[in-house]
Formats: sequence, C-alpha cells, structure tokens
Amino acid sequence: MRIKDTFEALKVKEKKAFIGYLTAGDPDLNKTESFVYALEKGGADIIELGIPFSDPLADGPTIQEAGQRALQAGVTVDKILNTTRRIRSNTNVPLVYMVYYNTILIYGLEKFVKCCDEVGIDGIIVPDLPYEERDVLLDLLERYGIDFIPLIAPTSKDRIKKVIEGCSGFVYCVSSLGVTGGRSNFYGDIIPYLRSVKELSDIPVAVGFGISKREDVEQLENEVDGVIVGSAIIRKIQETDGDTVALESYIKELSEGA
Ligand SMILES: O=P(O)(O)OC[C@@H](O)[C@@H](O)c1c[nH]c2ccccc12
Repeated sequence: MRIKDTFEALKVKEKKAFIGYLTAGDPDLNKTESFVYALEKGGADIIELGIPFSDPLADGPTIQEAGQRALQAGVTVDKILNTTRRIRSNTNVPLVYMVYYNTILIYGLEKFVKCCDEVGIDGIIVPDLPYEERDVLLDLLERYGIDFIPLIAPTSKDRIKKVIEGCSGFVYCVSSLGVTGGRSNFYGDIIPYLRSVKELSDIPVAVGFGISKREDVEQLENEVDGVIVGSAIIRKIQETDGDTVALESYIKELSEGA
C-alpha cells in the first residue's frame, strides 16, 4: 500500500505528490537506477518507470527517443525487473510501471503481474489497454496487491466514473489531448475538468502531460493531489549528460520551487 500511504502522509502535511517519470534503460539500466535515487532525493514522492516498447502510441518525440535508446541498448522486461528489484532493496519510494499492453501479453499476463509483485512494483499504468479487456488484468492485479492506475482524458466525460471503478492508487488525468511531451497550452477547460474528476473519484487524482515548469506545477496542483512530469525530466537528463546532482536540484526546483 505504498502509494496509498504516500498520498495519506502528504495530505496530513498539506502537500501534493510530485511524480517523476523515467524511461527504464535510457541510456542504460545502471543510469536509470541512479536517476531513481536522484529523483527521490530531489523530492519525488512516486516514481514512474516506462518500459520501452517499439510502437509507443501514447508517447511524444522525447519519450519515443528515450525508448529507442533503451531498446538499442538491449533493455528487456527481465532486465528491467532485475534492476527494479535492486532499486527496491535500497528505497521504499512507490514505483509504478508504465507499460504497453502488448508487452504484458507477450510476457504473459499472470507471469508479468507476479514478477511485478516479486520485485516490489506498486502500481501499473497501461495506456493501450481497451476498457473492454481490462477485467482479466484488474483481477490479477488485485490478487497480487498491485494498483491499477487508470488514465482519464478530457474527452472521457460520461465514462469517468466507470473507468475509475475498481482502480486504486491514483487516477492519472491527462492534461491535454494527444501524446506526452512539453506543450505550453493545456486543454482549455482544464480546471473544471480536473474538478469534475476529483468529485467523482474516491482515490487521489494526479495530472500529467505537458507539465515542464514550476509555474505549470503551481497552476495545476491546487486542483488535484499530485502532478506528473516526464519529458521535461528526460530532456534535463539529456542536457546535463546524465548528471545526477543537476537532476536532483532540477527535481527540487520543480517540486518545491526555487
Ligand atoms: O512527458 P510528459 O508530457 O511530462 O507526460 C508524462 C508522461 O511522459 C508519463 O507519465 C508517460 C510516459 N509515457 C506515457 C504513456 C501514457 C501515459 C503517460 C505516459
């Protein structure tokens, strides 16, 4: 229950969760491990690890390229699981996999969920899972005590309640239509949209997609329980050539303000 406990502890302190995303294996898994620790030290409350996939339909250019670098470096699900196990032996920070359904199907549904449990994964996000097919996966995750984190889009409207039902951990609200990556304009009615999701959800709500500056974090975090940043972190890692000290202070700046 690491995710639930984290949100509860933050709530007591009247703080919002900062969730940082990394593509596992970019540029290699040892680096990913050191980035996880840097994110945690910088103030990330939850860390999302993306399992690279050859056809990443929800990802914008930054995360697509990160995934390609990881795949080129020979990253596999088994290697990511091993690294996760090592990370888990060193930290209690909640860890979430962002994983395409195809990857899970190829690996084997139950085998994947069982392995996630064994290495200490707390939740999973599956961007391409059709609603109609999710029951099998949800049952397995529940059996192994792993949270299924649903994705809600500004266009979900009438389906929001239905999509959230049976999920745990937190709800992932996508800030705008399209793919991941930094853009400066969120969905026009973002505030009412976030409020409507908050109202319908009895688990915490976080918002992500296109958040790249401290101002974005400040603009959105009042409405929800957490914010998620991905592409901007990957870009910072690229710019600083993987310097973990620079990464840590960047996360500090984003999560707390300079
Ligand atoms: O990169 P951004 O715009 O900061 O958005 C977070 C996002 O990258 C991360 O959560 C993520 C990476 N790949 C995804 C696929 C679907 C949903 C979410 C994701």
